[in-house]
This record gives sequence, C-alpha cells and structure tokens, in this order.
Amino acid sequence: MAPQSAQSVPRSADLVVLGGGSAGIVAAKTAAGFGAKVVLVERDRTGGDCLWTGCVPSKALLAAASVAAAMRRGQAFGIDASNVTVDFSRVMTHVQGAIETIAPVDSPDTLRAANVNVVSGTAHFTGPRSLAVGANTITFGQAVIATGAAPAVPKLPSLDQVDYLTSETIWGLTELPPRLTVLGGGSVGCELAQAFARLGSAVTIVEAAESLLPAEDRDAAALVTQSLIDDGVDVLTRTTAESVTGRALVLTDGRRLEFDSLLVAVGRKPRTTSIGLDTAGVTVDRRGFVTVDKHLRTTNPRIWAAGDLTGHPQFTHTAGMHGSIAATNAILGLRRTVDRTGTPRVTFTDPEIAVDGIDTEAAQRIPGLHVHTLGHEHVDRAVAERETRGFTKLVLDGKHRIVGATVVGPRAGETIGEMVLAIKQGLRTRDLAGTTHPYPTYNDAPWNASIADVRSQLARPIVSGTITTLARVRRMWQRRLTN
Ligand SMILES: Cc1cc2nc3c(=O)[nH]c(=O)nc-3n(C[C@H](O)[C@H](O)[C@H](O)COP(=O)(O)OP(=O)(O)OC[C@H]3O[C@@H](n4cnc5c(N)ncnc54)[C@H](O)[C@@H]3O)c2cc1C
Ligand SMILES: NC(=O)c1ccc[n+]([C@@H]2O[C@H](COP(=O)([O-])OP(=O)(O)OC[C@H]3O[C@@H](n4cnc5c(N)ncnc54)[C@H](O)[C@@H]3O)[C@@H](O)[C@H]2O)c1
Repeated sequence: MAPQSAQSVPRSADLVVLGGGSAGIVAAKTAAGFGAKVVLVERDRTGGDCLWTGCVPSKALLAAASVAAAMRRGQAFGIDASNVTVDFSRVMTHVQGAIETIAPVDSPDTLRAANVNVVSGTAHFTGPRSLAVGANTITFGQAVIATGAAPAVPKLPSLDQVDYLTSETIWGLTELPPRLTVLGGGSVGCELAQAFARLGSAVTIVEAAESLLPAEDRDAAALVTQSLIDDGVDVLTRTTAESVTGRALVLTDGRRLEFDSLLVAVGRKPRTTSIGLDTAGVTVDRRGFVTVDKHLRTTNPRIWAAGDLTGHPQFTHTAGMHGSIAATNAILGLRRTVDRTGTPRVTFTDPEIAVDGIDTEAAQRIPGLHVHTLGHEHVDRAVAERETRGFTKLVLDGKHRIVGATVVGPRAGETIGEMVLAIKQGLRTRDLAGTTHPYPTYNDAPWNASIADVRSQLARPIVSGTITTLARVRRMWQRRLTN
C-alpha cells in the first residue's frame, strides 16, 4: 500500500471503515455500491487475518499435510509409496502461493476499482464523528469498526522468555520444528497440530478442557482426537501450563514438555484497545468486544461494528455477512438483523467437523427435538475410500424439519452446504428424501438419514395401517377390473 505521506486522505466521508479484513472489505464495497463516498483505513495489508495468517495459509498447509498422510496410507489400497519426505520450505512456498493467488481479490487496487478510497495507516477515533489517521482527520457521517481480533496470550511466567508462536507468526517458520507443543486444543490448535504432525513434527497438544474441541459434539471431538493420535500427536487434556522453564512447558500436574517451538492457540481477543472507542462513545463488554444490537449498531448510533470484534462467532463468512448488514443499515437506514440461530462452521481437521443450526448438545436441552444419526459405514463412497470413521447427525423438530446438522468425515464442509440451505428453508426430511442425489457421494449420508427418518414415520402404526389398507383396496380394485 502507498506510504501514508504519499497519499491524499479525504477530509470527510459518508462512511469510514476501520480495518480492511473480511468484514471491512465487504462493508466498504457494499456501501460504495450504494453510491456512498467510502474511505477504508487499513494499518497493514488489506485482506486481514483470513487471507494472510488464518483461513488461507492454514487450509493450504493442511492440504500439503493431507497429501503426505495419503501417501503414507497408500498401502491399504495396494499402493506403496515408501520414504515419504517433506521439504518444508517447498511446503511453505505452496502456502505463500495460495495467499498470493487469492490476494488480488482483496487488494487496494480492487477496492479502488469498486470506488473505495483506501487509506494506509492506523485509525483511531477523535470524537463521535471524527477519526485520525496519522496527522489527518476524517469526519464521517457513519463508521464501521472492523479491526478484528488477535491471538490471546495467557499470563504464563517466563512465556515472554521464549519466542513462542501464534497463528500470526507461525507462517514465518523456515524449518519444520522437530518438537512442537501446542497450547490450546480448539480449532487453531487441532488444525495446526494435525498439519505439523503429518509434515513430520513430534506434536503435543495441551488442552485445559475435558476434551479437544470442547465446543463440538462429543463423538465428533472423539473421532478427531483419535485421528490426531493416529497421526502421532500426543494429546493431553484436563491440564494446562503453569510456567515456562528454558524450552519446556511445565504443566499443572508437574510434567515438563520439552519443545523446539511452542504454539499458543488459546483463543482470540478483540482489537478494541487504542482506537479511541471511549472518545467515540462506543462501549465494550467486559471481555473487550464491542457492544452491538441485533442490527450491529454500537452505543454511538452513527457507528456500527462488524466481524471478530463483536463477540459473535469468529468466522470469515460471519464477518462478511456482518460487513454487508452494517453497511446496508448505515447507508440505507434499513434494519437488517444478524441471524444468530445457527452459524455454519467447519473444523478442517481430518475428519472434518461441519455444523449448522442447532447442535447436538443444545438439541438435548430443547424439548420436542430429536437427533437422527447415520454412521458413515453405511455410506458407500466412504466405504470405497476407506473413510468410514464419521457420522451425520440430523437434529429434527416435531414436524421432522431439519433444524440442525453435524457432519463428520471427509469433505463434511461441502456436505454441510446442502444442510445450510435445508435448515434456512425449513425443509423436512421428506423434502430431502424425495430429491434424487447422485450416487455415490458423501451427501448420501444426510440423504439416507432423511430416508431412514421418513421410513420410521411410515412405520408408525396409524400410517402403516393406512398404507396397508390403501394397498389392499387397490389390489381388490385391480382384481375387479381384470375379472
Ligand atoms: C489460523 C486461523 C484459521 C482460520 N480459519 C478459518 C476458516 O477456515 N474459516 C473461517 O471462516 N474462519 C477462519 N478463521 C477466522 C477468520 O480468519 C476470522 O474470523 C476473520 O478473518 C475475521 O475477519 P475480520 O474482518 O473481523 O477481522 P480481520 O481479518 O482481523 O481484519 C481486521 C483488519 O483490521 C486492521 N486493523 C486493526 N486495527 C486497525 C486500526 N486501528 N486501523 C486500521 N486498521 C486496523 C488489521 O490490520 C486487519 O487487517 C481462522 C482464524 C485463524 C487465526
Ligand atoms: N476452521 C475454522 O473455521 C477456524 C479455524 C481456526 C480458527 N477459527 C476461529 O478462530 C477462533 C480462535 O481459535 P482458537 O483455536 O485460538 O480458539 P478456540 O476458542 O477455538 O480454542 C481455544 C482452546 O484453548 C483452550 N484453552 C484456553 N486457555 C487454555 C490454557 N491456558 N491452557 C490450555 N488450554 C487452554 C480452550 O479450552 C479451547 O479449547 C475460533 O474460535 C474460530 O472462531 C476458525
């Protein structure tokens, strides 16, 4: 981006956007599309965490790791590929290649072509209707705060003595760490632990909760845990770090874990300090997330917030949807609301965990819901690919509408797309059952689960009695016709 001194900064704008990540980019483009005069301020690189340090590099790394894993398990298919070697620097070249290929989509040039004025610099509010970027002041009609979140770092004695890694810095590694310890077994921890283990690191995960991925369906988390163990990961749960000594993590149970690299992956904290929120009259909650109403309006009616800093689920698709809603409400004065009933999410481990709508834990607490489960040993594609560890759980209401789905297995992230539509449209299992699906795919899982549910409805005495009677009447009628 152009250095701040070389750029001309507008003095006013209809909408100013702070932060050029997924939320900020969509907000800025949406508002510019409505003809508003839009300024987007980005302190670093447009594209945000998703492009540079989040989704894109992590998925590219996982893709390389899955190739290594597939080669190692070739024997089961009668294919020998002995001596799988990993050239880490070429793996990282592949990762950077994915970033560079996608980057132009989010670039300042692309934004300018969409009539967004991109300003390079760090923004902070100087009042309820103004902000500063360096020596420049911009007054705004409306503003969207989209400064995102950053890795949280626990207060751990002597942690600052080691050059620990986070999801922001791990992409600068030039050599594969022989021993990698991962503190935190959530989505970042599990995805990166599996990737590094498959690429050849000896990985240990330390998770404070009872299990890895504690927010997910227990059976799903158990399958991912087993898969990580199969990949050679040492999984330690119900424990945490007490301190760091030399290059070792000392756990609460006294164990010492020697590491070459330590990845801290214990969650993310909002980037809401140092941007003058007090001055602007924008309040934050006790965890530092910006307080928003269901229209994403903050406590300053001219200022909106979007993305990771709102405390809503921290995903790129959520951030993008937020950006669109905030900009539409700000510029057109509409009252679009955030749908928080079910945010689709995918953990891109092997197997993947994909969830939408009401999850299986919540379903147990809500009267009138039941869960229909289909193990992937009944999915022919999974059998053909020796990938039967997985399942599909459909959460159904009393009218057999699909109100939630959890899919675990290869490409679960693709399968969930159909479930997202089914849930949003209020479809019933009979709608899915009556729709021809191509064979054999992993989408046979929710299809077959729906067919099984419809069959169980047909097996109810009153329904099966009616069907039997109908068939009998038809038989009699046909006999009469032929006699
Ligand atoms: C390792 C990892 C993997 C992930 N994988 C996925 C995934 O597979 N799928 C998924 O949906 N989500 C994933 N996420 C989450 C996803 O990256 C975030 O939800 C998303 O990037 C949030 O977008 P955002 O616009 O809210 O914030 P960000 O992308 O963080 O953008 C905020 C921007 O604001 C800028 N900024 C900050 N302060 C200022 C300031 N004062 N002035 C100007 N600019 C400022 C920052 O430089 C940044 O560019 C992953 C996250 C991580 C860490
Ligand atoms: N595939 C995806 O969509 C994807 C991938 C990565 C990240 N993300 C997003 O980024 C967010 C942050 O990911 P994350 O993994 O950093 O956070 P997280 O909240 O998902 O997981 C953090 C984990 O660390 C554990 N933990 C916290 N403090 C600990 C401690 N002191 N010792 C040991 N364990 C501790 C927690 O119990 C939790 O399991 C996610 O919630 C998600 O929204 C999404």
